[in-house]
Amino acid sequence: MGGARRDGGGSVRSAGGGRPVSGGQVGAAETAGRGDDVLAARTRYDARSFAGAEGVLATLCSSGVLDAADLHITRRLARLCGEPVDEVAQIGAALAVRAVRFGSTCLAVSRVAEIVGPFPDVTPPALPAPDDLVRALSGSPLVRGADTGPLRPLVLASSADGPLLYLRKYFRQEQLIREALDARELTRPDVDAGAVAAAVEEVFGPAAPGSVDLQRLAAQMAAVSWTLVVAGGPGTGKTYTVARILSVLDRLSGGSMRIGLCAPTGRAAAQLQAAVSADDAAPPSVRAVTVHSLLGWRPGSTPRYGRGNKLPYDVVVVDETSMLSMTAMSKLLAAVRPDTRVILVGDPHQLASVEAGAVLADLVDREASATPVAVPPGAVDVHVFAGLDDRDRVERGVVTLQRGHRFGGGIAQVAAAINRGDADAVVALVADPELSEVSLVPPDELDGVRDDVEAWGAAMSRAGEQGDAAGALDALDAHRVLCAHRDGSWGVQGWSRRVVEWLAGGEAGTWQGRSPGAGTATSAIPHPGEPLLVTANNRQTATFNGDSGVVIRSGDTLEVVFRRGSEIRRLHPTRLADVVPLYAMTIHRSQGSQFDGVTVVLPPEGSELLTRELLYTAVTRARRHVRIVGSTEVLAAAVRRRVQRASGLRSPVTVTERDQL
Ligand SMILES: Nc1ncnc2c1ncn2[C@@H]1O[C@H](COP(=O)(O)OP(=O)(O)OP(=O)(O)O)[C@@H](O)[C@H]1O
Repeated sequence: MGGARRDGGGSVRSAGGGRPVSGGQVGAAETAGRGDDVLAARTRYDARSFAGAEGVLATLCSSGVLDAADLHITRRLARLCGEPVDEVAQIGAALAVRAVRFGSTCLAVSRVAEIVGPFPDVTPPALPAPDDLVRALSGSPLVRGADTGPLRPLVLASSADGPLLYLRKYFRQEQLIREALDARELTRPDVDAGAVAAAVEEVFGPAAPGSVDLQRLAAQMAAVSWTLVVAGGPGTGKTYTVARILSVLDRLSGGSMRIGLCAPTGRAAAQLQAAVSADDAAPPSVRAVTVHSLLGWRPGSTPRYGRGNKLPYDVVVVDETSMLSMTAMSKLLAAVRPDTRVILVGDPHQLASVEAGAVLADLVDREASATPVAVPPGAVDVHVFAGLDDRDRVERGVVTLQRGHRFGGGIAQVAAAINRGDADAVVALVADPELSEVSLVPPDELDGVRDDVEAWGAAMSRAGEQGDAAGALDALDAHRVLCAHRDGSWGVQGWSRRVVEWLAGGEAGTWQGRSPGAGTATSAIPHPGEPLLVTANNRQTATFNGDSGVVIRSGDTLEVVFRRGSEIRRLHPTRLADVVPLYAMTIHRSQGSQFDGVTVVLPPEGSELLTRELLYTAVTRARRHVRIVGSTEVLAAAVRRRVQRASGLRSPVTVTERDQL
């Protein structure tokens, strides 16, 4: 608790987290649902670790801007330098460590004031001005190196966003990504434009005159680009498009293409596998694995594939790229051959990786360092290409799918307003009686939510008792309560209790609600109709963290059933070690899932955790209907609060010659 832990990539993250702040270059996701007891323990721990901090550093520590890990690492770096490091440079270093802890890859020095903005205890001039920080850091042994040794743990770079301060490891990773992408943009695959047009026509059929088919355009661009980003919201057909892209590329290769298909998590990989297997357009026998498996990368070790041992694929597809950390992206790009096509798929507006980096969002917004090589005429539909608003972006290999194929127009309208940060529009839309798909419910008017929950429980109970696996799974996905927090009465804990009470008193009156305490493994015997959430990956049972299933009767025993694509899997409850009863779940955990109806529970007061990205992710989990429980003020504040992770990937950065890597 409260200390630092090293993840598989060796990055430094605080397990306890500091006080979460959002807006500017900070992120709040890491602190999801920590209880007061955890925070109290952290405070005690930090108080010991902060001993000896003086001046501004002490203020930043005691006010919660910095935590023990930030200070500890800064002191270590300063000690390793072997020369005295002045206080201002130490503050810069500590803020750079903190930036990584909150998901940024660097500290945007010109925006340091935003960090302390939400901390009332830190009054100006507690923090040095950006110019003073840059001056102190440039002359510091942390950046320029000490006379006694080669260690230079920090990198100070210039960018369009002003000076950026990096821990060297993250600068290296970012630089590797930048250089790899730049190099891949210098040429295009040597393909015959006529063959591309013919393969696209075979897969997509003849182009409808005058229509703008972005899925088709994505396939054309995949044929003529080494790197392609396929971005889009839920249900815009990203997976559908990937299956067709693979089919087009396979035709161009004469059927001999080697495909590496991967996703950041076990669950996302399993879902991708199911989706691709179910799509006749995709080449058969493609296997989706995690990015770690693809690279042969075990925790704490060096990946098997890398700079000196390239992956043996002609095309590598990464799904759910928004969840990919910068470390993983840098390892992946180091491992692909220059003549391997890389296709990155995902929704840049969703929550980013829990580790540092928001690589997909950065790549969508990235400015090219050079003019892109012209797209071969004849390979793309010229009238479509010419009429694009974002033609420059498409030329750089970023195609954003727009048309939703899954949910109703109302949800799409609200999601778009959330993405624009237009709080007034969101508030107006949820209050509009004409727009029935999304509504705002005051926290003391929960009758409608209760009706939904009771219908949900009753349908699961009925199907579970009857041993109807498909019916139970349909009922399970008919509704889901999603909370921003894990703990507290407005979190998963409190709402799980509330849901069990409702179920016990409603039509499902015989509900044998077991303790739904979040994070506690089930101890009692499950009952038919009980919804369960898997909390850890298990290769043997092919169940993954975030999967949900239902208990059903099967003769005189019980089974837990899960759905993966069109397949239903059945497991005896004793085979599932890491499951908890599922009555509500965090929005973070719901990523990658879809439900017919969703109830999104906002905390009663503005929570730093509640950001635009979190709200967007929650709302877009629903196919048909969303109820947001909370006040107008909290909703509007959430739309305005943005997690902007600082990074140097969006525009070119320059460093002193000595720092070129
Ligand atoms: N051009 C199309 N014509 C017909 N159906 C389509 C088309 N594009 C997508 N679909 C269908 O729309 C649904 C959603 O598509 P898909 O799953 O590919 O979206 P997605 O963007 O990958 O969604 P998510 O991000 O939620 O996984 C699927 O049933 C898919 O078959």
